[in-house]
Amino acid sequence: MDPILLFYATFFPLLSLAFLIFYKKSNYASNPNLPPGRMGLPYIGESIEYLLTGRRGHPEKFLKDRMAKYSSQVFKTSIFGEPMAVVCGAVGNKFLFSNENKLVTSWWPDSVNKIFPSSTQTSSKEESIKMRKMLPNFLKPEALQRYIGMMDMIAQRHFEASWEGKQEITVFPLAKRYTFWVACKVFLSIEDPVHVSKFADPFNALAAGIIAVPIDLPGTPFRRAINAAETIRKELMAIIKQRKMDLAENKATPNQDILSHMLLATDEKGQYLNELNIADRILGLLIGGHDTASATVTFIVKYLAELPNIYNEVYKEQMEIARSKKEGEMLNWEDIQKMKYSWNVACEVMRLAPPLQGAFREAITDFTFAGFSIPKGWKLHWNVNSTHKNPECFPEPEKFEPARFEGSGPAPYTFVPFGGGPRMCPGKEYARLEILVFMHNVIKRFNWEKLIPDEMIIVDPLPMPAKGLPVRLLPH
Ligand code: HEM
Repeated sequence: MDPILLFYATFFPLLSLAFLIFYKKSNYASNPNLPPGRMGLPYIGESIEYLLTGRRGHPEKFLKDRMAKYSSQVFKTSIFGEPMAVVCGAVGNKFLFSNENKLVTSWWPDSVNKIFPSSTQTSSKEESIKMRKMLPNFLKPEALQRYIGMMDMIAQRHFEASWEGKQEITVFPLAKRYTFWVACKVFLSIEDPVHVSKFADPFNALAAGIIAVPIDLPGTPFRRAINAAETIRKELMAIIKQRKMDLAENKATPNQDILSHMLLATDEKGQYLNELNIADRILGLLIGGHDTASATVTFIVKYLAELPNIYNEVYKEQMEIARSKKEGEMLNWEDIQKMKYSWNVACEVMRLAPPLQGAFREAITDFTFAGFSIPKGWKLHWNVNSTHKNPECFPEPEKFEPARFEGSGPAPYTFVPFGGGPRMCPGKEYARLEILVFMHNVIKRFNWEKLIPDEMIIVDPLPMPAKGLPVRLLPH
């Protein structure tokens, strides 16, 4: 054997083994009561298994295997280069959601932090906290009611432009176009489709780089995402400056969109919010709200194609609302309240195909959970599938059953597509409105059938049908 080859063949496995033993020892020696589990290879940990099971269409497999092997309450792993405790079940969800800023705080992988440098870097920390506290005010149901007609108007224009007159369409890219158009209108009063699609380009680069390998070199998806975020931030700052002038000259109105609302809002000391913070928050909302809601409406179309009985019930509910409207009258808050069955269907879709798999926290102090030690600095992960697909929380979990959401609905902390506690998704109500407006508009116009009967679902990082869900449209 070539001596150099021999050197590499023996040296590398030995070095890796030594590193692995040292790594494991140092972890266990300092704290023997860590949760059961496997830390995987140094640095890489179990990231590959975590990401690959999703690509193979089984995002819950990583979790299920380890819950069965180690513990149904908590297990340890290492993902994104960090030691991590994965807390499971309703008890785990409740524990993390109720200990925000007491035992844990929000944490995102490095790639996310680098693309979205927190507001602490662009403005003061206090400003950022102030904005986070005020965000729910801009997105609460009372504030959003006035935007339902706007969402309906955009939905109608979207269906006229992209669905009507076509025999076959691919749902996912169109769903993205719809949610982005709605966001541009409701947040920024941008409604011209040409402007909207120009603005959408950097968002596509951004989405492609968020969970990419964080290598910041020219030409990498990660670098492209950083540049895209910078481009969008600049454009948002220009929009904000122009809006301030328009408001001062009464060319814009205080209630016309969320941007005006934010610019005119004051804190308890009567101070206005910082412009950079507003730009960052709008960027966060555009990102947070865009792909999640489009994944949901795509899966609604998928399940309605597969389940004609459910389709018929949604159709009945929506047509009753449609028939009660005068010619040209837009949807309003009362109509949304009548869409109870449709929302149960949307919830069942989010239970089975949750847009986000969960989120992360960091331990801000040493503590114990389920009898195991979680050291300060460790990361924690809660994952929707530990309850959504658990027969103890949802009997026959694979069955599509909207009735689960009737009455008082699922047990607390079991249905968590939006998270829970103080960090629960602030866009939940906004998402509910745009999803229901979409359901109303699509079912009023069409029936449909899938063109690929067994299209695979991938999770990258959001779930989506591998080919984007092509369907044949069948007008009523
Ligand atoms: C079906 C649609 C959606 C789902 C399933 C969803 C789910 C989630 C989840 C699971 C989190 C993380 C919570 C945690 O850290 O524990 C989150 C955070 C967030 N979401 Fe949503 N979301 C959706 C739509 C939206 C929309 C439409 C917006 C904006 C209008 C939005 C804005 C945000 C923001 C800004 C955060 C970060 C909050 C923070 O860090 O405090 N989301 N969302």
